[in-house]
Amino acid sequence: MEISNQKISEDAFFAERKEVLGQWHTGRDIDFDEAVAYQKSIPAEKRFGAKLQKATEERRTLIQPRAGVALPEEHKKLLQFLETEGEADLLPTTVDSYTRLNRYHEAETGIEKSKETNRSMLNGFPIVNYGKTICRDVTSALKSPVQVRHGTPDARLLTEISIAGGFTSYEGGGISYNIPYSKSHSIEKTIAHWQYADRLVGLYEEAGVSINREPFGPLTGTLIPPCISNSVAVLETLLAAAQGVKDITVGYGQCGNLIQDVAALHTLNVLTRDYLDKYGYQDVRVTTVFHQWMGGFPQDEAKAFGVISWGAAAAALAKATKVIVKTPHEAMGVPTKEANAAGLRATKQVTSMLRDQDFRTVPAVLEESEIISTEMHCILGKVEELGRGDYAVGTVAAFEAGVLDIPFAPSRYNAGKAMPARDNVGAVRLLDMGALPLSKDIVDFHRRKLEERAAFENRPVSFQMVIDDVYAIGKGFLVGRPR
Ligand SMILES: CC[C@H]1O[C@@H](n2cnc3c(N)ncnc32)[C@H](O)[C@@H]1O
Repeated sequence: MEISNQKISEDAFFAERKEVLGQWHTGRDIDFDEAVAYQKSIPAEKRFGAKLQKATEERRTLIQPRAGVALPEEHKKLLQFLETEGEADLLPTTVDSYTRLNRYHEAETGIEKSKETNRSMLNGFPIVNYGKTICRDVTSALKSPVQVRHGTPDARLLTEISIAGGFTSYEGGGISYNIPYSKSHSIEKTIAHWQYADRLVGLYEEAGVSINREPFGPLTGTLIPPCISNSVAVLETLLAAAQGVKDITVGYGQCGNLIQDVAALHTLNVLTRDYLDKYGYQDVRVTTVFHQWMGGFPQDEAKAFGVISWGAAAAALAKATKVIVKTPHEAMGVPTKEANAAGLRATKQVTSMLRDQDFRTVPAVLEESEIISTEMHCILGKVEELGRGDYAVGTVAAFEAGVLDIPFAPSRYNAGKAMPARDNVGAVRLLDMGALPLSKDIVDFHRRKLEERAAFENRPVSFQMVIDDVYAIGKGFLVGRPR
């Protein structure tokens, strides 16, 4: 299939829309003009992008959980609990795994089983099966803005129903919701699907309704070097802006070394702005999201709070616009509302205490920022070259060449050659570059940092370091030291 980073024409979009809205019966009562009018009835204080902008002006880091259960009344009560008892500034609706794979028949079964057992038999809220009316009933019952969070390679219908259902922010992208989430969705296909989603957002923007878009920053959430996740975020931002998206939150998943985490989020913010301006998108607003540790968590709840608080501190010191909060039940599965609220309050305590501290200009952070910025320019420059200026074409070619390569991703379209490991202070470095187009200086820097660790641990630089690092946090450490 031919893809390009061109804005989809209205004719082509509305022709495709007929097929999209026919994918499930709830698509049939989606009417664009009616949905625009409904979105316009949502007051500013409930609009996601507006609250993010206000936070930027007030130099606050907002807190947001993930949350989603099968039945509407329970989901509504859960979200109300999280904004009152949890003091959440922003709310989610995490979508269930069946919906993410367009398996709506199985989501239907999950809804029926949840009604029979009065327990949530789905790991999220099945937006497509419920349709716009039930979604509006949920979103209108809350005080805070609500965002749809999921992991859907083909999210076209989900986007339609989410926006018509009163959600004012939408997470995901054609790379970040494919490579880390699926084995065999082609990149061309998911980029095209997400161009549809972003074109729909662009049409709402053109009709006077702003919808915030958030590429999924953490990717596989396992030792992802900042230059890789940041480059993907910039690419998804450029692809979204080309379709008319005007409000974007770029994200990064905590790696654990404070200097590197602050530098990574700051560099992401700066370079996203630079690349948007370079291509004439000065009117696109940029905010940032820091994801608390996305890897394995300790079972012990007190230790889990330690990990949560460390993520809250890094987010606050990086001056992130918002932080996505984990819960003390992370190691067990879907959290109770009480555990979810506790993670939020612990986070709020730390972000409030650290509100007046800014680590972005700490000399060591500036040095690390320089390195990440250089790495990102190497990668993004190669993507541009491979696509001969077209970032959609370049992205597909970059994955084929291993120029974009996401560690531990299940997708068969991902080279899986780039291999990370922590250096002696826990910063994520590259043990194996794969085909990442990094300069010799950068390659030597990574090698040097890993040799420092090898000398300290009196063992050679090896894949065993990667294995030890993957299991370290669950065992209470950052660097996976040899036993
Ligand atoms: C991106 C994956 C993460 O999303 C979180 N998550 C997924 N589903 C739910 C859910 N239904 N409620 C709360 N948190 C959830 C959980 O932290 C998981 O590790």
